[in-house]
Amino acid sequence: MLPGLRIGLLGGSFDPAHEGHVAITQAALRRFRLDRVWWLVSPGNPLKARGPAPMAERLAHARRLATDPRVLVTDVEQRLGTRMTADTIAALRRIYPGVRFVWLMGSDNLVQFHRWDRWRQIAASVPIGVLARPGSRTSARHSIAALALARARLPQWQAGTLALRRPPAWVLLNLPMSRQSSTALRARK
Ligand SMILES: Nc1ncnc2c1ncn2[C@@H]1O[C@H](COP(=O)(O)OP(=O)(O)OP(=O)(O)O)[C@@H](O)[C@H]1O
Ligand SMILES: O=C(O)c1ccc[n+]([C@@H]2O[C@H](COP(=O)([O-])O)[C@@H](O)[C@H]2O)c1
Repeated sequence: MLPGLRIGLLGGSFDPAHEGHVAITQAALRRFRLDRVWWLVSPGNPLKARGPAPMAERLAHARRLATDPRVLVTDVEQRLGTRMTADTIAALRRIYPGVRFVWLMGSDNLVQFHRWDRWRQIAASVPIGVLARPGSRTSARHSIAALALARARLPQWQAGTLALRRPPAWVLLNLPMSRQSSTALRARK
């Protein structure tokens, strides 16, 4: 049923999920011409010292926000026992051969992408869609990973072909930016 589908993977702590996640998901579906987006609710970001709220709580809240039927909120990383994105992507590609996965992330994550475990392997295994986020759009463009992968960058007008590209391939997408963040929401509690 899934082969040939274009599926965006939005990994995150979702602690909690917010309208920024919804906005970038809608932009990714439309501009990258994706069929689905899976929100991969992470057991815990390997680079964050602070442990997140319980998985059940984060899943339930994310599901209340993700009302588009094309969006699936999943704890698949917990089920697979993977924590590093490189391992999650490798496992999903093994389980779903033929699916065209695209890794999605905000531009703040591109700034530190070179610190991720096996980041070059990630970039070599799936196309990457980067969504502009306030405060990091410019630094992302000049980040270590962006410079290292400069030749693989596609112009925005080719965003609709991203899922069909042989990796490495990536696009930095401009969109009406959202200031929402989980950090700000936690601070308001
Ligand atoms: N407002 C936003 N604009 C663009 N990208 C976003 C936005 N909010 C989250 N993202 C992206 O969504 C993914 C998951 O984000 P995450 O769940 O960590 O939320 P967050 O708001 O960044 O959390 P925190 O403030 O705790 O770091 C990341 O790739 C992040 O860059
Ligand atoms: O694999 C890594 O080394 C790695 C390092 C930092 C972040 N990630 C992933 O990036 C996604 C975004 O993380 P976060 O906490 O910013 O929402 C989430 O899926 C994390 O597991 C992955």
